[in-house]
Amino acid sequence: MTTSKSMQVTEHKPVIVVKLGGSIISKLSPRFYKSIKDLQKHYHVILVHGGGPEITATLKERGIQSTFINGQRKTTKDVFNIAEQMLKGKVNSALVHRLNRDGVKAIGLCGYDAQLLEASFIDEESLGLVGKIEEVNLTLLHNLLSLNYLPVIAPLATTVEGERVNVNADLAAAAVAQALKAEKLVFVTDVPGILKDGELVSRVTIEVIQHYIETGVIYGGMIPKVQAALSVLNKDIKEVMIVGCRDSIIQDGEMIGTRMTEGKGVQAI
Ligand SMILES: Nc1ncnc2c1ncn2[C@@H]1O[C@H](COP(=O)(O)OP(=O)(O)O)[C@@H](O)[C@H]1O
Ligand SMILES: CC(=O)N[C@@H](CCC(=O)OP(=O)(O)O)C(=O)O
Repeated sequence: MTTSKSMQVTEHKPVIVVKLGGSIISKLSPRFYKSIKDLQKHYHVILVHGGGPEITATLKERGIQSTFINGQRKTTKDVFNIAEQMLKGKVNSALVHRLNRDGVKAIGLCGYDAQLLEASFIDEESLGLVGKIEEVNLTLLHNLLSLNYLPVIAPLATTVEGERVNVNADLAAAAVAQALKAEKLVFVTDVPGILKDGELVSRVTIEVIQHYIETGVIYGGMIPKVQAALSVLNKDIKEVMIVGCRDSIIQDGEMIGTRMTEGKGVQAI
């Protein structure tokens, strides 16, 4: 279970954690960034980003093999070096630069800055340098949020022994949201939400998600997203959303996509 180094509560605004998928980052419009700035009027906003496609493309260019096991990239030392270059060096700094251009006080971090994210190995033998977040440095995040900074977090972490590890960005976002007791966790990706028979499922409960995984409706990159949702929904977070917006994250006053909530019932609503 994720623990936290400080339980200090941030000032009045609730927290929203927005995870930007590597599949969508290059397609986001100026209006999207503007909407993140608007979101800051009502929420303390934290961005956690991926960069899977950038990592895969660079590994391919360099002729380095890359495989996934249950949605997690098997990470050798060579793979880690590319993941770090892409996540921290390229994607994180581009996002921070883009947000700062719009007047957002974005600050780029990865899990080893000020011991932000501490992880344990998931299974070193089969996955290599891949971690699961165990602890989040809340003091740092609370301090940044209280100064109106917007933390932009790359999903890299260190183990207690000081080893650097690669972390699935969906699961990193969920761990940060859970530790901060965020009001909302939102995954921005390249599909409008969870699709079933080509149609958007606008609302699902935990039971329905499990049924969708078992029956193969949900597969591939959608699996870590819904697993991340499942890992937080029974705790303090009441709602997780998957949205596919490239423009404003809020459309007509709300987020459009799949809303995942606790609760029972086999039918998607
Ligand atoms: N039921 C589903 N509905 C929508 N997308 C799904 C579903 N099952 C699997 N997917 C896949 O999940 C992908 C999103 O995950 P991923 O590619 O990892 O995105 P990101 O980079 O945003 O994390 C979609 O593009 C789609 O191919
Ligand atoms: C361990 C693991 O799988 N790490 C991911 C980190 C990036 C990521 O999750 O990016 P997306 O959100 O774009 O998929 C990877 O190496 O691809």
